[in-house]
Amino acid sequence: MIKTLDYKDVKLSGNIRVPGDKSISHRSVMFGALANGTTTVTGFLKGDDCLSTIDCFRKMGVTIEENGDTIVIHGKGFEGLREPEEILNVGNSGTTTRLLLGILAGLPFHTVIIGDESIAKRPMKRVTDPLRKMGAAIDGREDSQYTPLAVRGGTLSNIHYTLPYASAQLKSALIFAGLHTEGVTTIVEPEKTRDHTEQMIKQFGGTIERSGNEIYVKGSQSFVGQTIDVPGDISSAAFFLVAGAVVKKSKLLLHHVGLNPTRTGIIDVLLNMGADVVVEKESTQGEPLGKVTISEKELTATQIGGALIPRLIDEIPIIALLATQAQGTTVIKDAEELKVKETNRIDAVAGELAKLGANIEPTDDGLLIHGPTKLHGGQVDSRGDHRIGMMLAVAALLTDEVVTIEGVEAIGVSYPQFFSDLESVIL
Ligand SMILES: O=C(O)C1=C[C@@H](OP(=O)(O)O)[C@@H](O)[C@H](O)C1
Ligand SMILES: C=C(OP(=O)(O)O)C(=O)O
Repeated sequence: MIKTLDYKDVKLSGNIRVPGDKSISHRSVMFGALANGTTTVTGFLKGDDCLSTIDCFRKMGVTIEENGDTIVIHGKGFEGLREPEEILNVGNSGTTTRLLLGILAGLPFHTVIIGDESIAKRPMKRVTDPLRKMGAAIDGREDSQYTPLAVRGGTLSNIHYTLPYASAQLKSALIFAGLHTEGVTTIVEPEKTRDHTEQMIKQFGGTIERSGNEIYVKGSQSFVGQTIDVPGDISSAAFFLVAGAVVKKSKLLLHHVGLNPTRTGIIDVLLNMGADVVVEKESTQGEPLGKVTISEKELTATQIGGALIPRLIDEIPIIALLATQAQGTTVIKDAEELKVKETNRIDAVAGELAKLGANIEPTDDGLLIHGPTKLHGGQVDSRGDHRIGMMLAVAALLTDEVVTIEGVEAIGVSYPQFFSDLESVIL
């Protein structure tokens, strides 16, 4: 689907509550299904990816009711899941694929996982290798690197495993697998990644420990159904934070936004670039959340790499656009993982933004962005990637010329109401 954006002399003003966090929504279905009793989730993200997770668990016999953005999951414990008669289709969702693999590895039945064209190109051996070491039987193309993947779960043994990538999906898959074992599984992360799985284990009455970058998961735990309020997704809020920071005379307030410190790298980057951003935390029992206000201001370039990367990995496309409006050269490095997302995001960001006049160079592990540049109109493509699609829509706010975006349907993966929220704050 093609969308033509013809924004002229716009400024942004108003309040937005972005939809629920995608990572937390996926996990709420998973823990709700694995717990005993009823789990009620409010603020659930009804994006395509999380709907794929719901669909997979329904196919394994879990009853899940939907009422707007509230869902109710009737969990019956690990033993309540049964062999699906159909193939499990994860759609476009890497999180569903990898976390599901960890859950299925210890269940005594056979499943086949497929997804879309993008999923079929994303590396899965990083997960299937350690799961096979723990005892799962997994088969798939190129030695279980790619979907379709067939899993025959069974008894798993503990592992002490150092992750070769800073990946919360890989970490979470091994945490789920560790829950199926008898003893303690130790996972070492190279950098701290989002910890929603760990937070949710505790919320559901379980335990998990951490010392430095080592995580200890005790097996044979049982969970009890909960009430979960999903905060707004900071990865979705990021598009408005950047729009508010760069579109002249703008001011936006984002409320009920998740502020888990493993996710707030975008706020650090905005502050480092000199943006006018104010964060007000609210006291909550579950995941941290609050309000973020952003006002337009002149920005300077920054350096982004190392431990900051996992804290903003999904925001790099929109941060690259931000950098096109800042004075100087912004360097993004240590971000090779961008090459294995929904599309190769280093190529996609550099290629599509260049079509709109950005001065941007792809590197082996990131991007160099020289600013500030006045963007112009053009024909661009989301390349089937929701985050590239939304970044290009924000870019269209920065030019009075027409921007035509191909493949906008991809945005439904994480933010189905993106354009109506955007239009609600355009003056
Ligand atoms: O665990 C998660 O929910 C996610 C982890 C990240 O992926 P990696 O684990 O591959 O870095 C992120 O890019 C993805 O959007 C969601
Ligand atoms: C990379 C992403 O998601 P996933 O890995 O779940 O497909 C994303 O949402 O940007």
